Order: sequence, then C-alpha cells, then structure tokens
Amino acid sequence: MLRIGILGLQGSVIEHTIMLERLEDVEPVQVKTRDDLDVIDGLILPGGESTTIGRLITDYNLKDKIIERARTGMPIWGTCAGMILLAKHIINDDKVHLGLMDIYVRRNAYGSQLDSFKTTLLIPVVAEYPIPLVFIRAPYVEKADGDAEILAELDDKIIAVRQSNLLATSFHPELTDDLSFHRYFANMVAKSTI
Ligand SMILES: NC(=O)CC[C@H](N)C(=O)O
Repeated sequence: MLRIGILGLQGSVIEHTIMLERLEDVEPVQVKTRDDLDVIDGLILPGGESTTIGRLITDYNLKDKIIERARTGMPIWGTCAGMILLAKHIINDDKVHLGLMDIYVRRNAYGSQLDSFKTTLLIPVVAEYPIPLVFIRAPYVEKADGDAEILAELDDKIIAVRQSNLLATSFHPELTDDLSFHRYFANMVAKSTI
C-alpha cells in the first residue's frame, strides 16, 4: 500500500483525498506535523493560497523536513498554489517558499477569479484521451531550466512540468472527475519505493 500525503493546512485537501481514495493500493494521509512526514511515500501540495500555505508551512515547522524529503527522492506534486510553493523563481512575487524546482512561475497569470476557466487537453504521458483541466487564478511557468521537463503547454504557456521526483501543474485535477494525473503521480511514487 502506498501512503500518499496531502499537505492539510489550507486549500483543496479533501478533494485530493477523495481522488486518492479512488485509486487501488493508495492510502491518503493528511499531513499536518513533522511526524506525518515520516510515514508517507509521496506528498501532494494542494491548490489554495500560496502565501497562506507557505506561511503555515513555516509556522508548523514543516519546511526543512519537506525540503529534506524532496532532496532524498520523495515524489512531491504541487497543484496550482502548490506549483508556486515548489518554484525557485516567482516572477511577480519576492517570496520563494520551498524553492525546489527550476521553474519561473507567474502567479495569477490568467487574471482574476473571473478569468478562471475549464478546458480539455491531450497530455500523452498522462492519458490517451483529452483530459479536463480547471484553472482557478492559476499560475503558469514562463521558463523551465535545467532538467525540468515540460509535460504540457496550453496556448504556448507551460502548464505542467516534471523535474525528476517533482511534478507541478497549473491546474486542478482534483476538481475534475478524471483520475489520470493522480494515477500518474501514484506511479511516480510506486517507482520511487522500489
Ligand atoms: N487555485 C489556486 O491554487 C490559486 C493560487 C493562488 N492564485 C496563489 O497565488 O496562491
């Protein structure tokens, strides 16, 4: 059984938990303490408000331990605000949170809440059919450096990136019915435990 944590401080925690419950061989674990970080094989940083989640990661004394687990190979997936938390560079903000991925992220890149939208896109590494994508005050990636690999682009904007054990998506698979991205991440976690 793979134990996949969801950082449970703010944001779409329940939605990710429900998606992971639908996968066989995965047990979702909500993560709030340093001890919780010891019992998981992978971690999801949910969408929400990156400034708030970033501050809570520090307040709950989780930051150095998340960074250490990432550096020793534990898969981490950030969705939306989670992508911002993973980035080494935030173009329109001074703050860097976990600073783990070689990506340059623009916050609220599609405009205000009113500019939130849904679409579908074929992302061949993830599914053989176009999957639904939900963007809510979403960031996108302006540049991916080093060995960061672009998984998906929409209208010439980078919206999904993988760098070794780290995965970042601008959109929210947990707010759709489609399990492809959760399955893709669970496979990353399964491979890292072999
Ligand atoms: N849906 C989301 O996670 C939005 C992210 C939010 N705009 C931020 O900058 O933190």
